[in-house]
Amino acid sequence: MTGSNEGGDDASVTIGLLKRKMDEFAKARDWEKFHSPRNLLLAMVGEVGELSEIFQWKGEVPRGIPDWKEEEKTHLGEELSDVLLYLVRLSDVCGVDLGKAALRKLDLNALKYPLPKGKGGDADADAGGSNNGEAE
Ligand SMILES: Nc1ccn([C@H]2C[C@H](O)[C@@H](COP(=O)(O)OP(=O)(O)OP(=O)(O)O)O2)c(=O)n1
Repeated sequence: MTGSNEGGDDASVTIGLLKRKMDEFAKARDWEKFHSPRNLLLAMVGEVGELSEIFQWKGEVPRGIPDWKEEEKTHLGEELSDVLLYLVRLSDVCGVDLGKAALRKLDLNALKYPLPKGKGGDADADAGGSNNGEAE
């Protein structure tokens, strides 16, 4: 693919950049009226369905998906991106700072699932702290 969006990597592509680009995309097409929270949620769920179809009937797939063809990996990247872009846009139109919310949620997760004994977490000082990552 060629165009103005080449060359990004995980470090340079921020949530803020994706948010701005989705906003420009919608404004340029006068599509803001369609980008309501409910429409965006449904669009995102639709894309999650398309993402699921890629894995449907394949059985368990090893990490790194070594046996997939290049075009299958490209398709996977497209569907993952659709989900991400709608999620970023949904957060934006709901006035949620997604980066901030995600960092806060990571902190909450770490409190809920303390490190097991011997891994350097507070659980080392707390004999009953480890649950091996199982939800309670
Ligand atoms: N009203 C819309 C329609 C599309 N998009 C953007 C966000 C998604 O990244 C992508 C989704 O486009 P399509 O609905 O055409 O879905 P696909 O790209 O998955 O195409 P298809 O469903 O034909 O596989 O385009 C958007 O922001 N707002």
